[in-house]
Amino acid sequence: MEKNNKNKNSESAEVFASCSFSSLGLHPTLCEQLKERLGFDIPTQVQAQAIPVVLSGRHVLVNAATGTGKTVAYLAPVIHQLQSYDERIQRADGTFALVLVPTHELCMQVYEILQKLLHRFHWIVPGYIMGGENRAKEKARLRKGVSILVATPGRLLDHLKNTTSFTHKNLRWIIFDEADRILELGYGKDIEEILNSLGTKQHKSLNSPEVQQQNLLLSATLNDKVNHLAKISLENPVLIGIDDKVVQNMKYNHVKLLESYVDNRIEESPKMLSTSNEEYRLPAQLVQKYAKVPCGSRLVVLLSVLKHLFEREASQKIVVFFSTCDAVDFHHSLLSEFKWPQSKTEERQMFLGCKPLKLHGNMNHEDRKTAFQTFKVEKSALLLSTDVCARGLDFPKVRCIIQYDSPGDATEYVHRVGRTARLGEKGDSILFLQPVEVDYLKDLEKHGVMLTEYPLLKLLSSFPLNSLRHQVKKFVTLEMHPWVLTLQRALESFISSEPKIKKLAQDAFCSWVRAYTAHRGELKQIFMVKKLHLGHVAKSFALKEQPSLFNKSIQKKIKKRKRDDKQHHRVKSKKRFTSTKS
Ligand SMILES: Nc1ncnc2c1ncn2[C@@H]1O[C@H](COP(=O)(O)OP(=O)(O)OP(=O)(O)O)[C@@H](O)[C@H]1O
Repeated sequence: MEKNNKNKNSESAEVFASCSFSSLGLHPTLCEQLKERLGFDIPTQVQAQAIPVVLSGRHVLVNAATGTGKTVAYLAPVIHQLQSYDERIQRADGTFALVLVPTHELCMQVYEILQKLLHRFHWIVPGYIMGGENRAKEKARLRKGVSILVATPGRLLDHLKNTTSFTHKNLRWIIFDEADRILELGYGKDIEEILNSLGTKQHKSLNSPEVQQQNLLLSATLNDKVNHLAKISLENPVLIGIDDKVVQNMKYNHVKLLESYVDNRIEESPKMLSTSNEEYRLPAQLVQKYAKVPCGSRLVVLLSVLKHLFEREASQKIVVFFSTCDAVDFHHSLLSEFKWPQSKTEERQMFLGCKPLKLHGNMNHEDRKTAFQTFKVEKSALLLSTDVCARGLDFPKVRCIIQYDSPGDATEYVHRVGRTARLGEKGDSILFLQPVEVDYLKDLEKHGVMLTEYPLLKLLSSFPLNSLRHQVKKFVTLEMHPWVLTLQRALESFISSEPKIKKLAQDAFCSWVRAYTAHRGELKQIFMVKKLHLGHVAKSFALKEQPSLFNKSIQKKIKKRKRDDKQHHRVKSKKRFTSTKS
């Protein structure tokens, strides 16, 4: 117990600073709002570092672990400055601060925090614009005037081009939250257009003519995707969140480059941030595991892990990440309807004691909003999602993250697991890998991310097997475990009796294969299409037979990937042969 308290105290010490919000220079009313509306007594480390720098007017690049309080690190100083103008700002003055975010959900989240912080500063008006919302209503809001505007890039550009009443002549701050993700989603061109159209740098503020425009860029993972954006948007920035240890560790190129960057020599550095060896910062208390699962048993193991977690602790929140929207739809329907046990004598119940929620980009805007809000407030819930919820979303008390389908790269891994273990709280993560994919762990290690193996056999043997118990000793592999065989059979017979879910399974199968072929760069050598057994993949969607990949483009892609894999293999063997000879 004492040890637990000690651990908790040391985790809090790492997250929180030993100062107050008012000592950072924030207005007393704002400090009261932070406490009353958000329950924040003292600043986190990143807030303590960033707030004074943002108040000083410098451009800032913030790199801090997920869940360390970056949102308030930029919102609080901006609100402080706006409320301090001698002459109160008015709606007709238009937009002073612009927060750019990659997704709808993050847009809503930042807006909600803004609303709370602005409660006693009624003359500073918050607003948001994003894809999926009613354009006409947004136009009306912009016409009336929004002081701090949260926006997704596509919709912002749309209004910049088409809403003449959108006033931004007083714009003083541009903030890129989850900067690298904005670029990954392909908004690079939009951002350049936005920056051009807003006319950066030569800014004259309404109340204090000498004030320069100030831009802020934030993410838990900075890599070369941010390079260009930083170059075009930041001037002589202060860098926050690169610790001394990393700075001294000169073996990583990007640190040198970052230093030159801080020294305002951006133009001289051809490549400011390297991609391959960034060491990412993860919450220290996060327990990270991987589960090595043969392809055909993936579904059974996923369901078993979820059942185990919810039975161990009925009231908890879990997020499972999938690679495609179709996979989310299929697993959501399955988990909403699959009952257990299959025997006719026992009373059947839902397999999981918890109703699943789903969230992905193909859902309509309203359903997305509802799922997001519900998962936020529920005490016990399971969320099935694509990477749409990997970035920035702050769901309270998420206990475990399961990456059922591997993330694209280490950056995405870091953000996905970052939905748990926030602000010093406990959190677990489990990454599913097939035996042929375990080299992915080496890729994560390169970024300082270390995982240990999840004890799967122990877990599977903990389920009641009744008459089959005597067989447990005989099995040799996970696939032959009686629990796995029984549950797989039950799932397959359930799917074959439910045509609608079967169709979802078939669609999910095709999309999954397509997503597997889409791994890029070095990851292609880990997630090798030629090693996929499509019959086993079908089993992982509880399908007795492999659906035909009638989509020609998938077949073409698979063939091409197989050819590439072979060629790569040939080149490698040739190199090995030559180096053995020499
Ligand atoms: N000073 C504080 N005191 C208490 N709680 C705080 C404080 N600052 C932030 N929080 C809480 O910490 C959680 C994480 O904050 P936030 O979402 O801003 O983190 P983040 O660093 O932006 O994470 P991500 O990188 O995942 O986007 C939120 O629940 C927020 O309410």
